[in-house]
Amino acid sequence: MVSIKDLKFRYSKRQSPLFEELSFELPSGSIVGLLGKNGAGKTSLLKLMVGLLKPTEGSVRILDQQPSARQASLLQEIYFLPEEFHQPSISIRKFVKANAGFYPRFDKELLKRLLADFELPDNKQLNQFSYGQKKKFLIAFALSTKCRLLVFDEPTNGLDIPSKAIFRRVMAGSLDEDQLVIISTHQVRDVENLIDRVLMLEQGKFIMQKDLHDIASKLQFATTSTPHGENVLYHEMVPGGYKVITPQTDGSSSVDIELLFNAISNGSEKLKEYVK
Ligand SMILES: Nc1ncnc2c1ncn2[C@@H]1O[C@H](COP(=O)(O)OP(=O)(O)OP(=O)(O)O)[C@@H](O)[C@H]1O
Repeated sequence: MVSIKDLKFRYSKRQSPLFEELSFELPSGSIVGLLGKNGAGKTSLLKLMVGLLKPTEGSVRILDQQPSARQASLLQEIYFLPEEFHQPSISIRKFVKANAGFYPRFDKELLKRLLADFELPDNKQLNQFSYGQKKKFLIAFALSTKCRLLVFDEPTNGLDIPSKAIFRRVMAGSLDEDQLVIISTHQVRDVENLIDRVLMLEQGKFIMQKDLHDIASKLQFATTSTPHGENVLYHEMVPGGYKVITPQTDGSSSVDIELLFNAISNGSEKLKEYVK
């Protein structure tokens, strides 16, 4: 579905490249979490995938087409929810009437359900919504497009606690096997138990790209009273004890993505062989 080969990208000739020889593939049927520190290149990579930026060298192909060519046949299969957006002063009904036609499989019934799930008022203009309400509307609209590729930049920013839980639920329940969702986020707790593959970007390179079940089969995440022990690969002090990562022994734990992110970005040598 996504195939990126030897991607090189720079914003201007005066700047050094943000990406150089970046190659990866993502199949459909998964929800991918794109993680990285501020400035790592997450938004730029998303924009390259949806065709809002053009590679300097190398190729970006989505469904075997080049997104920067902006062909309608591909754009109808891609929905990008940016971190910052503008909402027009029109009602939901008018917005849907104006935009749903771009997406051949747009599911109005699904939209109705999602708007109810997110408890969005239907009697207001979109520009009168709060930031969180606008975001929830766009998430609901994006899912209803049924696009093959959904790309969300920080989708849970601005969502209240109940809405984050609804977000996880509707994401898990509204997708088809032929869709791929890429979520760039700093709010890793919001996507825990939702994503099935994690990509960690640092200075334009992936420092990890792995399926979560693969990580869970190799590593165990726990809270203990001591950071010591010959098995401990990484530890972090938390109130009341330590969070530790150890090699998997009983197959029981789920992945603590935040702890793993900290461990990898702190360059934990001991972990490297488990996540390469
Ligand atoms: N329009 C632009 N022109 C020049 N440089 C840019 C532009 N947009 C982003 N950059 C630079 O590219 C690098 C990556 O930015 P990007 O927004 O992709 O990172 P990010 O991982 O999404 O960061 P954050 O987590 O803070 O949103 C940064 O050094 C940034 O300054």
